[in-house]
Amino acid sequence: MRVADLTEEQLLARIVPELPAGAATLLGPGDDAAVVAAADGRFVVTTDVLVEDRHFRRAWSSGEDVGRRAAVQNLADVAAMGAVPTSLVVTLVVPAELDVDWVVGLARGLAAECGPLGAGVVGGDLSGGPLVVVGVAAHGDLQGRAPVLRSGARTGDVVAHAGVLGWSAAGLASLSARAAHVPARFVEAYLRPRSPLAAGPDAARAGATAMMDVSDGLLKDAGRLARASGVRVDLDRGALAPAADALADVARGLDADPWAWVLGGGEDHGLLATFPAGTELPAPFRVIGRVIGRVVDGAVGGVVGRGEPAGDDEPAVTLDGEAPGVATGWDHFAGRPG
Ligand SMILES: Nc1ncnc2c1ncn2[C@@H]1O[C@H](COP(=O)(O)OP(=O)(O)O)[C@@H](O)[C@H]1O
Ligand SMILES: Cc1ncc(C[n+]2csc(CCOP(=O)(O)OP(=O)(O)O)c2C)c(N)n1
Ligand SMILES: [Mg+2]
Ligand SMILES: [Mg+2]
Ligand SMILES: [Mg+2]
Repeated sequence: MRVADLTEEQLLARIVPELPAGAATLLGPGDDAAVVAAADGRFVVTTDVLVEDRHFRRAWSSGEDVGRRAAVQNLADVAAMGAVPTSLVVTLVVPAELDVDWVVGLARGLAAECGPLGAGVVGGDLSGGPLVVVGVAAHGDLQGRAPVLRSGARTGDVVAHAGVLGWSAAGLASLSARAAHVPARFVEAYLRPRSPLAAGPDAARAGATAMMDVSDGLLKDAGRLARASGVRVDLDRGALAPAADALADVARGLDADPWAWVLGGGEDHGLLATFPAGTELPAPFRVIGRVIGRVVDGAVGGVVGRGEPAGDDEPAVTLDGEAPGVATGWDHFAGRPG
């Protein structure tokens, strides 16, 4: 069996049982970050990698762009736990012929994102290899709060999102199609995603019950949150329509469906969170749906308490009560050549 025969989740299910738990581990693999005990509290740690031609192309992205992206995708995972980033370490693999200025640009990109937050880039590793690979590990301070896990959503909660949806996918599609006249903000959103990082700790303070960043697509990631919480999520097409409308012109020019970008795009690194109904949401969160209980006789049942998890063949996420049918989101292995 090859990895291409599995989904990311299926591959992880083979890896994770082999790994040691560690005496200080409070939360291991499965969430946006792990939670580790320290003598005077606990911190979060997470890692994400960028691989040339998988996550970026050097023809499109400068070293600074890649540095910013490497920082932001990790900072978003820290924020999604409700934590504040403290330090990052960076593993860099570069081909021997790469311009030194590209590498310096990457360092400047990391600094540009981390510096203003007071997070240090405190070390790393260097190696040569056939492609540029940038691996970052980020640590975050929970400031004495409990981490906001993917698994805390409860029936009756509202589902909210902070950030943009589909912009990165629109930018990537535009670059891929060499489209002319694309609004710069979409291409920039792909090259240098902007995550509403401060909204993570704000959400934690406001009582968010679950949270994650959207890296692989709204439907896929909402499905992960729903399954982790043992509930279903129903998204509101009307609440998402402005996001699709914002992409309509670009989509028309590329003969694409803006809804596929909004629901399946990923890499915008917005924050998806659930809050008890009636919570005053911190900016810039907006309600995009609700957490529902099990489906009873085809109707959506508003069961009080913890909803019943979706079965493997049932949608954990619906759109206006119906199976979305489109936009499966990103998986590095299943259904992807090479
Ligand atoms: N090689 C690995 N070994 C152990 N845990 C892993 C590995 N790859 C991913 N994980 C864990 O699996 C979960 C899902 O990973 P991923 O989809 O990359 O998360 P995210 O989208 O938050 O970056 C995370 O909790 C992550 O820590
Ligand atoms: C050249 C190029 N092709 C395709 C994509 C699209 N893409 C690559 S990875 C990915 C999903 C997010 O990356 P991942 O490594 O899964 O991040 P994580 O979920 O671990 O945070 C997407 C949408 C891209 N960014 N660049
Ligand atoms: Mg990851
Ligand atoms: Mg991530
Ligand atoms: Mg992913």
